[in-house]
Amino acid sequence: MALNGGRESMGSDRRQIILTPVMRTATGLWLTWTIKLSITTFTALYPLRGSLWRLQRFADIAELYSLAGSNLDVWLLSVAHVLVLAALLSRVTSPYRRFSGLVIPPPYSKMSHGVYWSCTLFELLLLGKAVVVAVLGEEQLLPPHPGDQPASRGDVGLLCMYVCVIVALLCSFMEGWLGQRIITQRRKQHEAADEVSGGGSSQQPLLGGKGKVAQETDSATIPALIKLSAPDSHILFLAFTAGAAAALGQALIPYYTGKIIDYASIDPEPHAFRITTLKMLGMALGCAIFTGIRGGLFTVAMTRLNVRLRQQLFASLMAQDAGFFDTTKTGEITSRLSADTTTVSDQICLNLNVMLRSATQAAMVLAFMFTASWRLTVVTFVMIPLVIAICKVYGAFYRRMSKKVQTELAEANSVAEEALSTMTTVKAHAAEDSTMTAYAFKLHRFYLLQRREAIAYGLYMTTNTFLAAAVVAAVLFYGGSLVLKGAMSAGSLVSFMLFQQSLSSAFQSLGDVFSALSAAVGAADKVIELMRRRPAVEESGTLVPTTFAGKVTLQDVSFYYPARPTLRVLSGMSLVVNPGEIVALVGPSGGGKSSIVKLVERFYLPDEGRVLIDDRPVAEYDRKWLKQRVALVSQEPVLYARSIRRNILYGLEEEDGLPAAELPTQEDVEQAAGLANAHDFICALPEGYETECGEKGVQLSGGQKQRIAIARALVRRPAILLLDEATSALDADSEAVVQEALDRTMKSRTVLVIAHRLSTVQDAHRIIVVQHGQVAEQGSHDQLLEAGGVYASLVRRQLARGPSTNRLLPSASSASFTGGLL
Ligand SMILES: Nc1ncnc2c1ncn2[C@@H]1O[C@H](COP(=O)(O)OP(=O)(O)OP(=O)(O)O)[C@@H](O)[C@H]1O
Repeated sequence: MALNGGRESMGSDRRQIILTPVMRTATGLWLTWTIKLSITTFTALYPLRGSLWRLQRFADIAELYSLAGSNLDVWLLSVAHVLVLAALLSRVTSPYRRFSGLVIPPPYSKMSHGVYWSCTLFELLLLGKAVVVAVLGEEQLLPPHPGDQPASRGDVGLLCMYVCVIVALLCSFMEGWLGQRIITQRRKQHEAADEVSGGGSSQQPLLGGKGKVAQETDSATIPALIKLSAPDSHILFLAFTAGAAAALGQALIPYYTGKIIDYASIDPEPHAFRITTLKMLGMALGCAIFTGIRGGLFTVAMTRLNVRLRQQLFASLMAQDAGFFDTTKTGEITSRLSADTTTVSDQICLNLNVMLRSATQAAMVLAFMFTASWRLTVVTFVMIPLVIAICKVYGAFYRRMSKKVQTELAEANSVAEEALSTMTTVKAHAAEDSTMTAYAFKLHRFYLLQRREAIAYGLYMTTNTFLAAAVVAAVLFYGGSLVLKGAMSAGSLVSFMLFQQSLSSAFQSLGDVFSALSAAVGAADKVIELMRRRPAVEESGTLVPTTFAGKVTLQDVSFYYPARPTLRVLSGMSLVVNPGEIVALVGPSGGGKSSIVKLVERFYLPDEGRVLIDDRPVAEYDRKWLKQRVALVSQEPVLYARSIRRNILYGLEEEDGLPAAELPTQEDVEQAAGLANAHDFICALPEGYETECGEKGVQLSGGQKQRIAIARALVRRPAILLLDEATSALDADSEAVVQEALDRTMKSRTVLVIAHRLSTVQDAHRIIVVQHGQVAEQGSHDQLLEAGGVYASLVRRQLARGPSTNRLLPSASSASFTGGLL
């Protein structure tokens, strides 16, 4: 019963997740589609408005369609509308119906896809017709009946039709975009729903708790970028204003040029000539000043956005869980942080700058063009839908490619970084050649992708350039005929051509901006996705108790690492470490000892069971507060390139947000170093506590590093100390010194110690043997030897290995066991 209820609620949750945003987009899609249909219908019927009353008999309709030539468009439009109707029906019956189900089909069936493209084609033809009619100035729809006036739409009618067709086309593009958005949304939400429910056929129901990554759709990138730029809106506003002013000036300069030529030659007026020249000079100066202001402000905005992007991305990375870093390569992350953030901020600001300039220039020039000859302007626009369509297709392709290129580059970077950061290992294994081959292979893949991108760019440029020339030829042809008919002066045609050139250069740079912006948005997709990733281990709670005893409890804990979801590392593990108790975790390698420590540290969340500290779940504690009371010393201490003092104080400095009263003093640092057997060697160094440790602490020995790490743990005065093989990487002498420090520090705290060398833990209050993710046995050293189980065989094996472990010889009470061992 309960199971069924659970399933139902999971199903409805899943449906909820799939439906909500998709339905919103689908409503937009339908609205757009309805507007388009109404407008297209109106546009198709408009030419027939004076003739429809005549279509009273079937024969009249037949007569209307029987006229080839001039009524071809009516034919085409009729077919288009039948198809539109079919599309309407197919859409009513398929996608909407299926939005409500869990099965996610593609948004359009094959048939409705065909219908969609046919309609778009006919809409383009309709546009062509509108332009031809605009050029000819009149239209003959039906053979004139005796006494009929020839049907003509007139200028207003033509303009109305032209506007309608443009709106219909915009609706088409909008529709295509929304359709694509639905596909993306549904795919991503379906994936998210799968993660929430543990995935359809998943064998690991426990993974559900880890699927908390917020998947953002690509379409969320632009709003996210706008939001990120919002704090700079005042700078951007000023830059835009300066840019608009500069563009206005630039558009006026050709106007003044024409005037000056008029005043100097065709219609000489010396005074007006001088004044206009001065005006033009003033305009040029103003234009230059505004251009400078615009450029400077955009650069400032660009840098501010870059800094903000990096900070927010870094903050998001800092908040990620350990599982994220297990599965993501460092090179990839640093590539996002450096190359991608720079691409995003630089490209976006730079291209916004160019886009603003070109768009303003285009708008101004268009206004002049319409004033000069609106018919010629309409002809110029014949090809615009085609150019837009090419841009759209190319933009989508380019964006996909640029995302792949970024990924490939990040992978190449991570190969290089992995090798460079482990150079000694590479050299020790003479693996230079294979490393270079791996790097070359990644670079080759990057090159292949770039080559494809270059070919696409070449094709795009060819088409774009040809279209620009074709528009010029069409205008010259039509303008020339107008001049031949005496309907336009040669001078007006020349000035119109100059405007057109200016317009085409504006459109050209808009096209370039478009592709560059596509690349930037491709890079931004990844940055934003990373910035919005919600860690599986969420921020901590707020519990700050006044007393803290230091009890550690694991209750029936089962755990899988996110990077290896098929391997159960801990299964039903339960243990209690009482306050002040020293408990050693021992056992065969891979048994799960370090994983227990990682769960107590809350690097990961258990899939089942609970991890408690002082009988409260770890998640309830304030993270910073807890990290001052639970300290970890691991096998390989990590020191940073800063002074020894600052390394000991790591995480306890003013910048870490601690109240001044809680900041450790120099005395605390020295006391902790003393306890850790580090004070003497630190004082012997020329600069004492201010000695630099070097990158990753390279300037210190392994034993020294480990003692500083112990001091770092002790300066927190932790109630719980976690020691994960703290001495295993050291030589015998260092080990002895560090072990002595550890023995001293273990007193009066709860200690969970993992050790391979059993001699170091035989005095522990309790020894727990962990095997296959479970407690195999527990007790004191002597008790476990007596029991003769896993621990006894581990001891036997270590004794067999050498004399350094003969401290392990059992006490008098286990004399019989000694015989067995020797
Ligand atoms: N970050 C990780 N991602 C995936 N699997 C991991 C990760 N860390 C450890 N494991 C796997 O989990 C299992 C338990 O590892 P754990 O480090 O807890 O064992 P251990 O008992 O501490 O071993 P050792 O004594 O060798 O340190 C091993 O099989 C290991 O391969």
